[in-house]
Amino acid sequence: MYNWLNTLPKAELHLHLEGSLEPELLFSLAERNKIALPWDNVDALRSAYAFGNLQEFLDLYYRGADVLRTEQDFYDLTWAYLQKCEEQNVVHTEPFYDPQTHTDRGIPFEVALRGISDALADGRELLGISSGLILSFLRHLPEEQAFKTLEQAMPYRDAFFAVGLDSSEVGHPPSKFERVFAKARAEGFLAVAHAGEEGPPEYIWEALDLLKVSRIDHGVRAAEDPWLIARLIEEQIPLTVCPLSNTKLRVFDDMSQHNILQLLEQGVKVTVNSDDPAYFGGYVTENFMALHESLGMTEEQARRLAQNSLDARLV
Ligand SMILES: Nc1ncnc2[nH]cnc12
Ligand SMILES: [Zn+2]
Repeated sequence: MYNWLNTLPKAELHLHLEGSLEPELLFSLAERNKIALPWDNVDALRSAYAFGNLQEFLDLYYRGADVLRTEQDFYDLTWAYLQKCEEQNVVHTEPFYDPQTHTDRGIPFEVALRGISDALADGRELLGISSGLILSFLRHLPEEQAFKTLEQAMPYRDAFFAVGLDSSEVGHPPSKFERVFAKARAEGFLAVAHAGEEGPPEYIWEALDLLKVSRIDHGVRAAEDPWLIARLIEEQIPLTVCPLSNTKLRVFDDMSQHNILQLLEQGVKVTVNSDDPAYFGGYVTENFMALHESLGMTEEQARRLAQNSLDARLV
């Protein structure tokens, strides 16, 4: 089944480039940039990858991202991810990155963007992988700082097709970012947002009605609200679901409890994605494989999930 799933053509629509930083690359970038790490080796770092919730993961994710300093570092990170895409027949990808994670520690906006954009361009030319980049705002920071980030992006307008919203969800509802999303949409960006990962169904309503998103990232808590499920089906709004992430971050205690196949059978346009594969134990194929092993996902369901990912592309 693994090989069959691996060769199935698919798109990835929920992937944080900073979350694709494998421990081996993290250590080699730390050495290249002469940064001391609190872990003795790759195995010690990997054993720290046990999380009780989203925040515990985010604390380590931001710590790990600190080794990314130069344009070459961002190129290497993105290129390593694209090689995984090639291995797993991900023919199209729409990754996020968080500019504020880097500008807030003194890395100029264009350093990260150039490295990432050059790698994505090489991915198109050398690997035939089409892509579009999403600028994601950090929701634990004030809206004012998201405005500033959007302003920094404007000279590079064509490098992005959409804005997104990630980081600590609970206590930071989409409504906090209504004005900056309106500005981004007026500038021609599409919108997506993480909602209903740890946060309640109300955050999904807000993402749809206030941020006017084209897709919901995660969205698994929509299942608690039948009116919301009806709307997602009626409007065929895609959910970018990340099964291994959801179990690693305890959104579901066990993969056998995951609701993605129930949502699929109800008619919700769900897709399978890896979120932060270096931290959660697998890329897209491993996510599909987990659904087969724990939920009995059939080949026919896998084909529909893969087709949904191709249909839910925004570029
Ligand atoms: N799963 C996730 N949820 C929110 N913010 C994130 N940033 C990286 N991964 C994330
Ligand atoms: Zn995410």
